[in-house]
Amino acid sequence: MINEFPQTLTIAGSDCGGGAGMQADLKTMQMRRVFGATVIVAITAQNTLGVQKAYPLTTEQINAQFASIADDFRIRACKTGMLADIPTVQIVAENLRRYDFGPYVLDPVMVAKGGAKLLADDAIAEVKRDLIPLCTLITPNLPETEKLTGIKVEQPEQMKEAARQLQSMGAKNVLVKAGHFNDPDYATDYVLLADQRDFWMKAKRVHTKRTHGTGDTISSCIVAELAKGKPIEEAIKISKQFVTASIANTIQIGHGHGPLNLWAFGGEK
Ligand SMILES: Nc1ncnc2c1ncn2[C@@H]1O[C@H](COP(=O)(O)OP(=O)(O)O)[C@@H](O)[C@H]1O
Ligand SMILES: Cc1ncc(COP(=O)(O)OP(=O)(O)O)c(N)n1
Repeated sequence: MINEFPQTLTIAGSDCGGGAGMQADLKTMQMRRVFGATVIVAITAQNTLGVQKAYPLTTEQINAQFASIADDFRIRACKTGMLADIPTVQIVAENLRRYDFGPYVLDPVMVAKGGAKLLADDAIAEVKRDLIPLCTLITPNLPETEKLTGIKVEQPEQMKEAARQLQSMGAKNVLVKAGHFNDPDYATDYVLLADQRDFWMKAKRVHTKRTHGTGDTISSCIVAELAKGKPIEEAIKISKQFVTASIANTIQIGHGHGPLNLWAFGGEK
């Protein structure tokens, strides 16, 4: 039904501290004026100082959530975030093949800023084999790009090379994020679209340690824009502006890598 309010889905881990994971996704979706639903695949006990505990949910618990969402909602776009381990990646892939949730943004979350592993090393092969071919857009940061492609990224040219490789692995569109890039002045992401057009997105680097949830924020904003019918290029560009404003206008929460200010950019624009 064309007039239905845009509905989105995040398939992710819970961050009880509210700065990353499904909490960051839902808050971003709310700011971008779409309805957000969740399939929670793991519960983490974490705060701005790090991840203290992580508990994956069972495949039965994950399946039940997918069925409830699919039975009642018309999801127009979805994303995955933290996927914990091999059984979780497999059950999520199975459900993404079973149900049509529209364009799928794969944020291949591997390690939290504090260093905690959010994806088991042996699950990376599963992400490559089962999830990359399903996704509309993949949004790796630099360490994730290196793990997925085996390419050491130290120069902008290697971001391009890695993006091409991710496309050859089955990702339709690629956004290589540069938060971890060794440039003191700018955070310049690279985008390679399905039709082979490409572009750089340059923003002033903000010198702050309050960057908890940056990856979740940009990927869930893209999901929200896609659900509203924006073309992928526009969805990505709006989301870069959204995350940049959220990093630049800090709020003081916690004692470590604090969360972003998701009010900074404003809502629907
Ligand atoms: N200090 C910063 N200043 C400005 N933009 C940043 C900063 N850190 C990250 N970004 C931007 O935030 C987005 C998320 O990137 P990144 O931090 O690399 O992801 P992740 O959280 O997955 O590690 C990207 O658009 C990146 O360029
Ligand atoms: C439950 C959960 N999911 C994802 C992350 C990582 O989020 P990200 O946006 O990459 O931000 P950082 O943690 O790297 O700051 C997480 N921490 N927890």
